[in-house]
Amino acid sequence: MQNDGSGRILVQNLSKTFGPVAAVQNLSFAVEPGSVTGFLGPNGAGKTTTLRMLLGLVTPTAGSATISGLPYHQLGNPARVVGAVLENEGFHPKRTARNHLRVYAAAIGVPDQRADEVLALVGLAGAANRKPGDFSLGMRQRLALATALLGNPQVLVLDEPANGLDPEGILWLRNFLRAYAREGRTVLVSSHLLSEVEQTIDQVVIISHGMTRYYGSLEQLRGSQQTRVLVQAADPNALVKALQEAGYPQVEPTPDGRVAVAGATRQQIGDLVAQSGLAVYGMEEDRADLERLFFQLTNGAYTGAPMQQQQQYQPPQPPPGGGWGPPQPGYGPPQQQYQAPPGYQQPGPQQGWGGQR
Ligand SMILES: Nc1ncnc2c1ncn2[C@@H]1O[C@H](COP(=O)(O)OP(=O)(O)OP(=O)(O)O)[C@@H](O)[C@H]1O
Repeated sequence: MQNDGSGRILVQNLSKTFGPVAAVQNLSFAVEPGSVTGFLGPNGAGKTTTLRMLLGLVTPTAGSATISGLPYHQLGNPARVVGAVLENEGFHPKRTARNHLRVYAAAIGVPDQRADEVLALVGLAGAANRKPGDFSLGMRQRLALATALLGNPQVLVLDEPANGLDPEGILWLRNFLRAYAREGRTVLVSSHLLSEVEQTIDQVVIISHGMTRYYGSLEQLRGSQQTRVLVQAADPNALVKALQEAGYPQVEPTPDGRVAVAGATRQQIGDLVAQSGLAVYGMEEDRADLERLFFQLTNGAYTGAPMQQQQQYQPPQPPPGGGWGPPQPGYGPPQQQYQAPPGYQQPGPQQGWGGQR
């Protein structure tokens, strides 16, 4: 096998069990060069384990993860191909930022001056002689990123990079990653908060319980949202009946006493109401936001949504047979949204999925 130079990340049927815990279950996705891909899932979904397998730090139980066609350990000088920032990176407390970077530069065979270049790239030029022990969390994140950039890698893999960054830092990171991808490089960023990376990413892989829930473009996910009309009626039951009889099957009462109608415009509902002589006090469009879709896709395991939203929204039940696949039809993206990368066969539940944790 040879490094194909593509910078493409390919994860195929990847699984990892730790004793009784199925941390990652038959995961498959591809990350293409020139794009920023978000790797999203609630805490404990298996993101870090997947990234650690990609980076050769954990041995898969089954399946493979490759970069430019090769497993990490066969990349030759991997730091020149892939730069990574994983959670809880430690720094030598007594070394300055510049010296920390010089040690790493020497280890991967790049000249000393690269240390100052990457410090400038991440906005830490002014802190070159300070020790990371005195840095804020955000500055340590930047220094970790600078370390990952030393080898001028074609691929960047970042685990929860926005943790500890203030809004200005998040904006800076967003611009940095987008510019990096625009140069034709590959960027994979994990997060448990969709809102944190929503404006940074083009593609998204959403996982829950170690399994893929959605894999595709964020644009498609956004476009698949179905707008509902919430109607406040004097007699909600009569309105539900009238709408169903008129051929609108996606009608349901909401917990706050209104009627939610999908697949009909306000005008259509207004005309029907006028014809059937029902009293209606108001109508409002309710566009499902990405956070809610994310919550739905992760089967309610998502912990980042505001409590109020979690209480109001009832996620659908996992599909029969273990929860594989794209979301249920209805208030979410369509079934065909899930696209397997070329060269991988979509598994079925009969192929022995591990149990849910
Ligand atoms: N070395 C390990 N030994 C045993 N269990 C592990 C180990 N590493 C991870 N796990 C378990 O595997 C599951 C997935 O963990 P992982 O850290 O990959 O999730 P995550 O999506 O990255 O979550 P977080 O954002 O909270 O780190 C969890 O149940 C975790 O407890």
